[in-house]
Amino acid sequence: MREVSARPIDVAVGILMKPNGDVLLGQRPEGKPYAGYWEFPGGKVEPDEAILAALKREFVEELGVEITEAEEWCGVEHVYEHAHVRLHFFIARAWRGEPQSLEGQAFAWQGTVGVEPLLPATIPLIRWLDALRYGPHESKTT
Ligand SMILES: Nc1nc2c([nH]c(=O)n2[C@H]2C[C@H](O)[C@@H](COP(=O)(O)OP(=O)(O)OP(=O)(O)O)O2)c(=O)[nH]1
Repeated sequence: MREVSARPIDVAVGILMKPNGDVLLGQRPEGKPYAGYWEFPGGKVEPDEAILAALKREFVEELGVEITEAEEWCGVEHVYEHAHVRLHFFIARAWRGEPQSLEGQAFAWQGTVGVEPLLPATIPLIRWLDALRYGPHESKTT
């Protein structure tokens, strides 16, 4: 197996959530690892950049959206064949602007998430997100 860095790369990820609970997902563009897979928008934190600042920057660059309120929700670490990542997920309930596909990516507002395939590290989040949005009818495991 090829060695990837032992030190994880920080990634800021945002879940835009409408008052009805719908969340925004995007499809990874051609040329990136896991092209065609669905993810929550975001990207790598640059050196000396705060995670929240990276989140806001990525949303402006990718979607033309200015996040005005975001709370850190959870962290997930995952080792891919291309990288070892530490994902910082934020829930954003307030923003300015309508999402636009500035990098040519597809995106979709989803209630129950039905787009596939999802990035492997994001799959477990969907159940936690459903418990958050629709109540703890299904038990939340950690
Ligand atoms: N944005 C995002 N990235 C995720 C999620 N789940 C997950 O495993 N990742 C991983 C995939 C990538 O290895 C990493 C994000 O890096 P990226 O390559 O998309 O970031 P970037 O836009 O800054 O990339 P770059 O082209 O500028 O290098 O995090 C997710 O839900 N959203």
